[in-house]
Amino acid sequence: MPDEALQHDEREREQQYVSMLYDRLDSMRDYAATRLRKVLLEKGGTPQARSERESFSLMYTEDIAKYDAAENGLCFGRIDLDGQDQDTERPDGDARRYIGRVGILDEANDYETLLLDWRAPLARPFYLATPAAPEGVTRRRHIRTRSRKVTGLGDEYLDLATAERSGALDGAGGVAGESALLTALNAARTGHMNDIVETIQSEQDAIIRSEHKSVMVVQGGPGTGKTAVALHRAAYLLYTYRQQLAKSGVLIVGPNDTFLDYIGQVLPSLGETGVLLSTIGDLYPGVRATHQDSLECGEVKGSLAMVEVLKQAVRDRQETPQEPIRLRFDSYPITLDRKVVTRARGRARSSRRPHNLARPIFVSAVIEALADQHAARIGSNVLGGANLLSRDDIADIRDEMRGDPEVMAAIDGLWPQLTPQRVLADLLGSRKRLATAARELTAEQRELLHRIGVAGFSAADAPLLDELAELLGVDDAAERERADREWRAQIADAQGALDILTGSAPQDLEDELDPEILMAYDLIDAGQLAQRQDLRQSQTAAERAAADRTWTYGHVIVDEAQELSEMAWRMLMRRIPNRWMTLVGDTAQTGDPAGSSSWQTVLEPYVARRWKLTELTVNYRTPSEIMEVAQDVLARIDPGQTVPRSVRDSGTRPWARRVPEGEVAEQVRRLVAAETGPGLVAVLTSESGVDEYLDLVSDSVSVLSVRQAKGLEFDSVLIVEPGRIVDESPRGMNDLYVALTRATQRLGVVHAHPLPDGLSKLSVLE
Ligand SMILES: Nc1ncnc2c1ncn2[C@@H]1O[C@H](COP(=O)(O)OP(=O)(O)OP(=O)(O)O)[C@@H](O)[C@H]1O
Repeated sequence: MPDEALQHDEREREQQYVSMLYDRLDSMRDYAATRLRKVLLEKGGTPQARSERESFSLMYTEDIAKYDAAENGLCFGRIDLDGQDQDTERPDGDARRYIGRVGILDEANDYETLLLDWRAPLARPFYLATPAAPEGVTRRRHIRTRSRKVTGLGDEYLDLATAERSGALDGAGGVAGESALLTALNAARTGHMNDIVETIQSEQDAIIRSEHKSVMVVQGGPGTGKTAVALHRAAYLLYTYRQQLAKSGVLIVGPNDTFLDYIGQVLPSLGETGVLLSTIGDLYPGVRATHQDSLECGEVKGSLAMVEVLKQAVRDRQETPQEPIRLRFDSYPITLDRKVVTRARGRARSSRRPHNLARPIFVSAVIEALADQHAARIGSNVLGGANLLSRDDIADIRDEMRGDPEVMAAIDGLWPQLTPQRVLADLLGSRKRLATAARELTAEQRELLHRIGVAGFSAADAPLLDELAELLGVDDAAERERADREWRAQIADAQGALDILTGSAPQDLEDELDPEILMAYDLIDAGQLAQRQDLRQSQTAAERAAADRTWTYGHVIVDEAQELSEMAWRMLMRRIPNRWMTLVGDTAQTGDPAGSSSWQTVLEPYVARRWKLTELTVNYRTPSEIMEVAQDVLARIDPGQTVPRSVRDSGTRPWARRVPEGEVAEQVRRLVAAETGPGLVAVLTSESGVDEYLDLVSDSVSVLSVRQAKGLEFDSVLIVEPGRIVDESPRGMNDLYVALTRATQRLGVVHAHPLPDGLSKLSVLE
């Protein structure tokens, strides 16, 4: 049979299998939808029944989302195995496994696997097998589909005998796999990141499935798939450690909202909902970053020196009066003087509790001193000099003083109950407070911190608020009392349910006591039952975590981790005491002056040297012609580093065009208008240049500063006045490096001012 006919038959066979998988997917979706409808229609019942319904409805909703997300490219691969490692033995003697976006089992046939979830251990050879280490795989097949139709097959033979048998010895090996990758890489960009489950490469797979249980740093140049790997690792971990992570959740931190939006679609398509995506600026619950600091101000706020500044700012709120405070209590004068307050403050401070939690100690000590003062006075006035007041009398006086608004207002003024927001706003808004709290900073740094007429907070403030929350402590007595009350009510409900259960048992069973019911009663006491209900809340772990500052996650992933300041690291580490983290980044791309250029320096205080470095070395985004230019810029950032190897060439040289000063804007407009192909265009400028081009923004054109473009990619990139980008920041060369490496196809530079160093390899256009 001619080759084409063979191909056609083979494709037909795969089509039948793929259609069967889609039928199963439809049934799974229908089943979940029917169950969900039923659950939603049910009403009333015990609190336990309600809570069970909520968790079922969440489960079915998640299932439906997972099946919907698997619709495109449900099954994308197949591996054929040699005789020793047979999994799905076929009548024709082959053993094969199909790989896809979700797992599908054959319920009618002993739960045999019809489709393997890409994260399952048995799917791993699909990503790892090479001719040198075939792992039992004889053939790897990429199955391309569109709208449930098989549109193409790509075979890679990993052993000679199978290749020969299939009549494919003409160099097909290796090429098909690569072509699946190249097809993915050459596709026009859509503005949202796609998953890479079909073409994960082996160095990436090793990171995604790494069993390392402490901090793992993934260092890699631009376009090496760090973000992709981080997201797939989140999906893999949630799949493999579902029990553990579904409760605690996974936190993914990204550099800005545009970026989170860009990657936000990838996770649902990987089928995961237990993940919270956040920027550092939004990690402090209840506060969103609405204000942007200058780079210099952000640098001061991000530095470790702020720990002492904030400690001092809180101490400064624990005041002693300059002059004695004269009050009246029960129509007698009492005096709150420096000595009383200093002693009370000493007692409260030596408790080493956070400010708000030490406050009751301060209050008690002051009240004690004032009550003694008052007792002595009424003792001498009313009782003729003899101190005849009993302990109970003095206790009564203390209680009354605690209820006296004048006394309590005076105490509040000296040791107020404080929120982080208030302390920070007061500190940043007052030169006087800054002068005392930030003595260790220079006058220039203090001036950078000082703000006038600014409401709201910046991204760099979030770690400061978090630090303050630690220093202040939350006086949650009222909240605890409320939770206690709820807990008791839940126990009462649960007890009621158990009473009905045991009360009905003897009647139902007449004289015969069912040992199972007795066991249920023995094993589940009301407390445990209530606790179980408590866990079945309708919110996902991610939703609950987002609202809770003290939440500790099961795993934390940080993208563009090089950008985090020292203060941001402190905030993040509080959320992950087990230190199971994946940090991806590139120290050559650090743009924030508060960011870091050394992983060891960042991690030393938290895990000493107990962290693992892994590297990604292949660039899947940027063509080699652009990376040649970027190499020269990288050499100026760090002469010891080389750019990652590009997986493809574009055939087009990046260029620069110099125009007179007044013509830059017009030139940019003309070039953007000339971009007619599919895909995305980005105009990248200095921070101050963005406004000039905002009118160009459309579905396919973005206008961004380099900071905003971090982590993103576009088919075509136009950099405007790179000299300005470099001059604008102390890490300007890093910013230029980031800007150069955003394009998947074409790069051009328009400028009136001289080009910065390192761009001599650009072709000069007249
Ligand atoms: N194995 C792969 N198969 C297909 N596409 C891939 C693969 N690995 C990476 N890519 C693609 O390469 C591009 C760059 O990946 P990604 O954004 O994750 O890189 P990065 O290392 O985070 O880059 P940067 O540091 O510049 O932000 C993306 O379009 C991604 O989908």
